[in-house]
Amino acid sequence: MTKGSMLSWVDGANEPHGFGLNHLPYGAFRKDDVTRLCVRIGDWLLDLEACVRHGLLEGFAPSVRDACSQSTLNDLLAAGPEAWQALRAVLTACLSDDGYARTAADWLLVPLSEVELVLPIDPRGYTDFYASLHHARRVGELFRPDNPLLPNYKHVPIAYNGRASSVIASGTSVRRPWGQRRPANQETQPTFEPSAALDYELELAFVVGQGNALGEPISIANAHEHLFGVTLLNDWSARDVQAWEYQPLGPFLGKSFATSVSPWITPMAALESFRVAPAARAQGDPQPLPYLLDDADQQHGAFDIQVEVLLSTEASRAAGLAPMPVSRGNARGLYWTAAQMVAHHTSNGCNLRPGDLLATGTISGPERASAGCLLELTRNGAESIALPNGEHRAWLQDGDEVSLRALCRREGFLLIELGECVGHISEA
Ligand SMILES: O=C(O)/C=C/C(=O)CC(=O)CC(=O)O
Ligand SMILES: [Ca+2]
Ligand SMILES: [Mg+2]
Repeated sequence: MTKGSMLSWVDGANEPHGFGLNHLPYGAFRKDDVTRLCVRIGDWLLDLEACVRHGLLEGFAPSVRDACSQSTLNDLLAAGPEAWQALRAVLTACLSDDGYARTAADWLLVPLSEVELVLPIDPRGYTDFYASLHHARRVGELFRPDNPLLPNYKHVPIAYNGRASSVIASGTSVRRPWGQRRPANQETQPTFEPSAALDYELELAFVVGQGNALGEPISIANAHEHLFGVTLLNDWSARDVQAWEYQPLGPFLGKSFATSVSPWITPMAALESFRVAPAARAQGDPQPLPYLLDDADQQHGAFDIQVEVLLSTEASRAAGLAPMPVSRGNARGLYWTAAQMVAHHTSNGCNLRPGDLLATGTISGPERASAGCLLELTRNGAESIALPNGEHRAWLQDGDEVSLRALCRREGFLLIELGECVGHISEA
């Protein structure tokens, strides 16, 4: 018997598509000019505001019912893990066979095909970590050949403060940014023009639930109480702009023009069966400092999530081709865990707030085929990659569409598919 194989009465919900009763990701949809929160099951949305109106959430505090009637998840995120657990239990019961919502299905369920999905959170902070050692090493070899892996890497979960205002929902097009650049090793004057080295970065982002008060760090043991869910994130990067601007203060305009996220947030509770031990530290690697070390985190602080990048181009779409696979990896190989990111981020007293995004950084594996960005795949544009339809790419061209996908698949457990994160490049 497959664990967690509870069935749902919702039409099509029990097919192995990754959006079954075991998943129930949160999102927000627009229909008839109104934005509402929902959870997804199969190709249907369970409207949370309608659940409140029809009395399905009567057992909850008015503040939780109110949070479910908002147009973003921020209030629900602030409500904390007990409220999330209780809500997930009630929504699961409503949707399971013999669930009492069945009689009210017409009022509660909306077909996915009839709505526009919008960003379900209003992120006020976006931090981007650098948790893949393989990514750090390969980018280091290209940007800093004398010193590829900086000596702090295995002690400090390195990150930069990203830009929250330009976080956009999957499907929103991304305009090629203009920027200042100067070719490497040339003492010429910089120019200001559209980026000629536009790239994607395959990442996961953890969504902060309840925050912490300024001055009060979150211990690594408590970190998971502050994480609500996970989503796919594309940290679009203009590599020419980045290479010229990033020293000494780090990425700025090379990355702040857009960051796409999936419209679906998978609750951490849905991923419990996919927790695994973090990638083993290599012999000789330093032990993290005590504030970054926790037994439970060392045993199952990482997530077995298969991730994939696909590309479609104007030509491939005209030929009727499906998006073409570019690379494939797994988040379980990251050097730093989500709990270590939370503990480190708040270790100086910095406050996290509901809806903040803590992104993993580019997820790259040891082989080049699992590199999560073109910078690595093409060695900074020096070698273009061949696409299955015969086209080549060193960097993204106008009309290209990048799709990030992620699957949790494990013998004996029901599949979970994270919501896709798509972005289409439009001209500068
Ligand atoms: O190594 C560098 O100088 C820059 C690296 C990045 O561009 C990556 C960054 O955004 C963090 C990450 O995605 O891992
Ligand atoms: Ca990044
Ligand atoms: Mg970005």
